[in-house]
Amino acid sequence: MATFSHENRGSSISSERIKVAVLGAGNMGTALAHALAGNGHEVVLWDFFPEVVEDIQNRRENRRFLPDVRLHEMVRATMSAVECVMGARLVVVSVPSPFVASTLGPIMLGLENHAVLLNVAKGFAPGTRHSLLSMLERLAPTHACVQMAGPAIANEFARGTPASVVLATADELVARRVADWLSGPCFITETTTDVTGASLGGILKNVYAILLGCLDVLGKDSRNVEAAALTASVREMARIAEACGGQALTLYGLAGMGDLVATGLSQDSHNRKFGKALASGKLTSAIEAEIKLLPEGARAVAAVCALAHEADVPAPLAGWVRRTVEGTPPSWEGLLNELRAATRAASGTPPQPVGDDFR
Ligand SMILES: NC(=O)C1=CN([C@@H]2O[C@H](COP(=O)(O)OP(=O)(O)OC[C@H]3O[C@@H](n4cnc5c(N)ncnc54)[C@H](O)[C@@H]3O)[C@@H](O)[C@H]2O)C=CC1
Ligand SMILES: O=C(CO)COP(=O)(O)O
Repeated sequence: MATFSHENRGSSISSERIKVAVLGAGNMGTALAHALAGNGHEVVLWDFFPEVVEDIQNRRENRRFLPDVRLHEMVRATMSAVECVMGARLVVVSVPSPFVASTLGPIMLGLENHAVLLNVAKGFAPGTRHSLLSMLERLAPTHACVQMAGPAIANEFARGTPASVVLATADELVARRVADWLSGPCFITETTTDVTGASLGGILKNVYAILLGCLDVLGKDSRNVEAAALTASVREMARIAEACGGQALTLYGLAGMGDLVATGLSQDSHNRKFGKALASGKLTSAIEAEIKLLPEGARAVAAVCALAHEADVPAPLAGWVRRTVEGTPPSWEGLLNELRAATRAASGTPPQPVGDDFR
């Protein structure tokens, strides 16, 4: 059984200065680049959209994905992904899950031999029920791959309030090295070897953040119901993760509960905003036409329900989110019914691991 370890590194900045490549100058990638440059690292950002790269280079700002933040002078942007990763000790993968494979494919030969890959995207490998980290490991078999989990709303830590994040990988020493590079004013770090639990925490919380967004619109401004929904969501998450071979403790920590609190309650969260739009009467297709890219939770919910079903874990709340995403109009009474079912399920026997459906 893997062990779970904590290490609170306060705000001391890593003494080692490295070159960091960040693939994806979206909201998260840009904020991370800014934070890592603040730690003294040389950071090169790549983005799919040339106008985003130009904006960063010419104005020191990313008006599309992280407006109103003047980027650190040690952040440079490039349109060449190969140039971005050249000489980098740490390569941060920060594009949404559908683009991870197409972004990494062309740069594999340009990676430094000892480069560590840090995935911050929180989704399944597209079309599968496997983690993005396992996909990264297949794409880059000779490189150490690490998953970041935990509550890290980009708009917040980009402005200097710290985020507590979890670095998950089987090799504790690698996790500690990455934690050291990240530790500073913007990040408080923990490490864990429970890669399954941490990866699933990041995927699952998005689904339940959609529910909390719906609740914000459907609810009667009730903290009692909100607390009950949050708690029932975390229990459902823990049971699913445990059935897939993760540790419940991980889900009750930063990677699960912590991230659900931040995502489910933050006005900045893509998933919560999506839930609010659904509960306001919009269909998924209409929201997608507006925002172009659905949040990770909308893409993951069907696979989450399938995982739970196969593991024989009751997941009434995830089921409700799935039906809502698929077009059933969400209602307060319907949500309360599933909350009752989830509360009953939480007093049942804990599930047994079912094998390697998720890894
Ligand atoms: N925004 C946040 O606070 C956090 C986000 N994350 C995760 O980070 C990942 C990225 O999220 P955000 O930065 O928020 O997304 P975003 O919506 O702000 O940015 C979208 C990104 O996708 C890229 N993109 C769009 N089309 C593309 C294509 N065809 N090929 C390659 N790249 C393309 C864009 O260039 C941009 O970098 C997601 O998996 C999310 O769950 C994780 C922690 C916090
Ligand atoms: O993962 C996040 C914070 O930890 C951000 O979630 P959203 O994709 O909902 O914005």
